[in-house]
Amino acid sequence: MSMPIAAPGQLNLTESPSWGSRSVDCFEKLEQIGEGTYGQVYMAKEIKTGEIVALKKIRMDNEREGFPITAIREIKILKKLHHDNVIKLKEIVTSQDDNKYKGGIYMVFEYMDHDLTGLADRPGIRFSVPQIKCYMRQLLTGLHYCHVNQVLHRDIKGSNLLIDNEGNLKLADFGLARSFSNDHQGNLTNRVITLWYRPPELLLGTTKYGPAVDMWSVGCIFAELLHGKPIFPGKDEPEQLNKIFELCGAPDESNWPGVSKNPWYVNFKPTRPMKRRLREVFRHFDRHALELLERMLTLDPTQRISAKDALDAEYFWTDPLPCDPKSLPKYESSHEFQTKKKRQQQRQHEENAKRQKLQHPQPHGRLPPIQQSGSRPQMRAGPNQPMHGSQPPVAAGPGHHYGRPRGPSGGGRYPPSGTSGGYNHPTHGGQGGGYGSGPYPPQGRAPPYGSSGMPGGAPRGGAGSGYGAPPNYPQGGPYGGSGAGRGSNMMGGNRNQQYGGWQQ
Ligand SMILES: Nc1ncnc2c1ncn2[C@@H]1O[C@H](COP(=O)(O)OP(=O)(O)OP(=O)(O)O)[C@@H](O)[C@H]1O
Repeated sequence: MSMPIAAPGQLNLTESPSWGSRSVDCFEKLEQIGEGTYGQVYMAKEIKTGEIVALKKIRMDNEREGFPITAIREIKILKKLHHDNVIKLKEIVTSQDDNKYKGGIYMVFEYMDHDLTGLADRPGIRFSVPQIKCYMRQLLTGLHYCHVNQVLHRDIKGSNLLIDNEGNLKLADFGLARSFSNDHQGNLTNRVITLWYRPPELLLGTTKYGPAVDMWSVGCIFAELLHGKPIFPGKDEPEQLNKIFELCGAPDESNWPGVSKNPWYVNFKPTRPMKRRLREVFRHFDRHALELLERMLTLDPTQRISAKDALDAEYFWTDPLPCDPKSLPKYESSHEFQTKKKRQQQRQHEENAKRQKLQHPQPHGRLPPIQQSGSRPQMRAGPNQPMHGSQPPVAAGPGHHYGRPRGPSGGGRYPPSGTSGGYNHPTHGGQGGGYGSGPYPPQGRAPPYGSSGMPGGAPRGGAGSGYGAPPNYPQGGPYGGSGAGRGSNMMGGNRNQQYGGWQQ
């Protein structure tokens, strides 16, 4: 497989002279398809050519900080990546009328019909095994290309994997991505990657990491595709680690040499033995799938499989083989934002109907059975359950001014957590999830800059609280007070099901 590397100087050669100089008026906005932490995403039509594109508006709420650093990073990185499995940034356009001082800035992307979350969440969708293999192979190919080009994505999740009606899958949303160098592992922030997809080394506070962090997220997505729902739906970092340890076993010096050097290991070291149960829990998975999953969800990042090796795994070379993307069924466009909106409307409708029924009881006659929202048809291959939209609490970086709070609203979406435990937690031993007052951290995405990413660093901006530091934590310690993150989503998973199954 040829894996072109973008030469540093090559970038401007292909750049059209009009980059950044055209007005957004060259496009007609058709409908909103996404609500990113950094602004809305619209489906739009280029008036001159009729070409359909996606316009991502860069939020410029904060006048003090100027142009968002994450947008600068995303643009810079996307300009050097050119691959079939990486979203193509076509140009930047501006508008004058948004703000009389700064104007609006939009990124113009090739349009993709779906994101994986939105697609998986469609009623009636059921992915076949060759289809899952096909998506996984494209995901790994795109990621391998990023890693070869020394780019870490750092936010791999379903809603950032875009799929078109030709069956192509492309990595998108490089807002948290950054360059790394193999020989110099610098201090990077550990507050990246949406919580449910975040690897144990980041949760244990490391600031020296590499491509293996993305591979953990890929493992979570792979398992989710096969299992039918998210496998680690933690509601805060301690609970997230607990869920990981319950399935993957507790880390120690024998299975993860050097683990005890992780900054927060002492705080989260399990006090009871926890065996690896992955093989047992997912024993119904295909043998080769399970083998690959084992290697992706390896606790020790140095032993975790790379994207390149994963592509060579038996799983992709045994029957049924991955299908040709072009042979995949075409679906009506589905983005997580829209499916979520539809679900909300449906829920609202059901509630209204219920209320009306209570107000006007009908003593006689039997009503037809009410269509419950949970009775949607099966989706996905194998043992999958129907999946419903869900949102992991998010994370990433210290709070930031322009990350508009969003995401799950209010409490009660998660069942009470009684399963966490075994932590050597200063005050909350055995009660994972009991941090702070609110069930969620606020949902603003914060960029991985400033404060050098260290937990003790002063977070910029004010998205704090949510899981404030327990009394015994040193100020600025793990998960204290710097709640943050980016609101986002993933492939479905019914809240009511998420503790079912193997996580007894
Ligand atoms: N090129 C595109 N084509 C079609 N839809 C897109 C495209 N880019 C983004 N979207 C839709 O918009 C959503 C949000 O986009 P994106 O993830 O880039 O924004 P963000 O501000 O970084 O969001 P988040 O905080 O959720 O990660 C995506 O999940 C997807 O559904």
